[in-house]
Amino acid sequence: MNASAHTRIKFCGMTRADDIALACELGVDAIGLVFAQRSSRRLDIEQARALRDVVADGIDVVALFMDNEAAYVQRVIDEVRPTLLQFHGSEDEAFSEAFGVPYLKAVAMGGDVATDPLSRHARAVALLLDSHAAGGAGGTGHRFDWSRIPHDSGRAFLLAGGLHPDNVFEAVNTVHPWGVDVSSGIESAPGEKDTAKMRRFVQEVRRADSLPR
Ligand SMILES: O=C(O)c1ccccc1N[C@@H]1O[C@H](COP(=O)(O)O)[C@@H](O)[C@H]1O
Repeated sequence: MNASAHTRIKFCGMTRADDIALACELGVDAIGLVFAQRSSRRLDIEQARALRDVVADGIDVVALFMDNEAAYVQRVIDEVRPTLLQFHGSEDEAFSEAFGVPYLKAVAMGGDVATDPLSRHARAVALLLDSHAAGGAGGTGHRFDWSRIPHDSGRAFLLAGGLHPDNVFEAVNTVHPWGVDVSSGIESAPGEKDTAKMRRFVQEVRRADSLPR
């Protein structure tokens, strides 16, 4: 008999302490704090430090960047102490690895997709497949065509883009990702997470995990 799956869950774009406390209670694996310039969920370092202190031990704190300057990334590392970095822009492998902190790399699955989208950033902990086109930002609430995900790449990936409580069961059951990442699908307004949606999202992932594979 197969041991039941554990799909990792990352709640991204967290801006409120109460939302983070509930996410930890619900047993998510990672909390995302956004430092991308163009995001409505962007935090300054002081806000992020305060929120970081709410995250329970053992849950990853992910600092999300999108073409931020190296000096700024380093400041966030020093002051916020993320356990993972997430690069959502045009950061190359040399840039992403230079900080010595494990990282996730976003891959654009909207627009023209490279023939082998999962082949780069071999040392990333996982790739994050999101629905934006190359050069675009994430957190859009749109999903991409999951049939574009190459089979048998051997890479761990997080599925992102347009996930919400009503489609995440189907997503996990169809794609079998290493993890799922959600921002707008559990919100009532940008950055403001919705208690009921957070709860139901986790329940639906665990329901999919309980099915035989
Ligand atoms: O969340 C943002 O504001 C953001 C800004 C810039 C780059 C990435 C961003 N978020 C990431 O996008 C995915 C998908 O978001 P959604 O669930 O479709 O709203 C999200 O999980 C973040 O990792």
